[in-house]
Amino acid sequence: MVELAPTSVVSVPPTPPIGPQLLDEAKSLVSSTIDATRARIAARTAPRNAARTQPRTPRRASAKPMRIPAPERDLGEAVLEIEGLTKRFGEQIAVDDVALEVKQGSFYGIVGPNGAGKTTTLSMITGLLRPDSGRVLAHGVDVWKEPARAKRIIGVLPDALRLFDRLTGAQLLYYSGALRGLDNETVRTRAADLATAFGIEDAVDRLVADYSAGMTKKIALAAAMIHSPRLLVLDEPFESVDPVSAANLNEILQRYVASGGTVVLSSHGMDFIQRVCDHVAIIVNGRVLSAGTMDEVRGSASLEERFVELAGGRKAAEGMEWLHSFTD
Ligand SMILES: Nc1ncnc2c1ncn2[C@@H]1O[C@H](COP(=O)(O)OP(=O)(O)OP(=O)(O)O)[C@@H](O)[C@H]1O
Repeated sequence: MVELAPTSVVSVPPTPPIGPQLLDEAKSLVSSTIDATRARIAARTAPRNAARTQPRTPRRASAKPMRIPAPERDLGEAVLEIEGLTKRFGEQIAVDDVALEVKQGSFYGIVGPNGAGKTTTLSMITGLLRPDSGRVLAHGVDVWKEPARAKRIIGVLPDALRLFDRLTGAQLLYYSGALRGLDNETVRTRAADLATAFGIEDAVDRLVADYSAGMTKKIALAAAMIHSPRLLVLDEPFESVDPVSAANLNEILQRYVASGGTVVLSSHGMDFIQRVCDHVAIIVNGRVLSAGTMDEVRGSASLEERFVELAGGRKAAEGMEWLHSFTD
């Protein structure tokens, strides 16, 4: 876990950028946002509820992750260029000269063992943690030289979910949209769309502090997407999310990349990454040991086998006989 630097996105920084005036404005407008959200949800769910009284027709299995194969898509120019990225914490080199290139339309997975440097890398890519050296360009914009421009391009789901959790879900979405300069009507429309897409429409007027871990992840993802960024950088987006919601989220992300967006995400779910991502990088001890298309990286093995091989193999569970002695 890294210590995240202040940000003006959705994390709670040491000096929160939210001012009393903006908060008051958000609160005064949020009731109309919620009303509008409810009205849209009611309008959408009415036909669906009516349909539930009809005999069910077979539908596509929603829990099966889908992937639109990369070669069938038009992968564009490099939208994320990382050069020589390095970060030390005292003697510890967390990220060691990492270089990666991510092309537009990619669904790019970053995997690595615990402590490999994934979160540190993603935090430096998104302007949350200042690198010791190296450069990050997002759509040609230097993230550390032009942070305001870069943050319009990037949507971020940070690992440490430090949200304004004393806001309701609707308030948080409103705040995230307003912070990105969206007008009221656009925020209302998008908040309603996102709440429906993530299946949290019934929770938008509850405090985020009262959400479950999975719901918190969903509202944070919605907040990361509300300004329709060109690039989404998501640290473990599927963690704590139930399988059906994960399949829905995957579908949202697959459609997003199919229409020209780019996703970079980290995860420990090898099987899931292999099925949903078209590109992958394996990071071990802060270094990229393999990167490329999924097929290039895994070769004839599974991604998990390749990962275990590069990460140093499994440790034999020896010397733990005491655990089987049941001392009570
Ligand atoms: N703020 C910090 N201070 C000191 N060391 C840190 C800090 N943040 C991260 N580290 C160290 O940097 C290394 C990389 O950590 P990082 O959180 O990036 O790994 P990770 O790959 O995301 O791990 P995980 O899969 O467990 O989330 C680890 O050794 C970690 O202990």
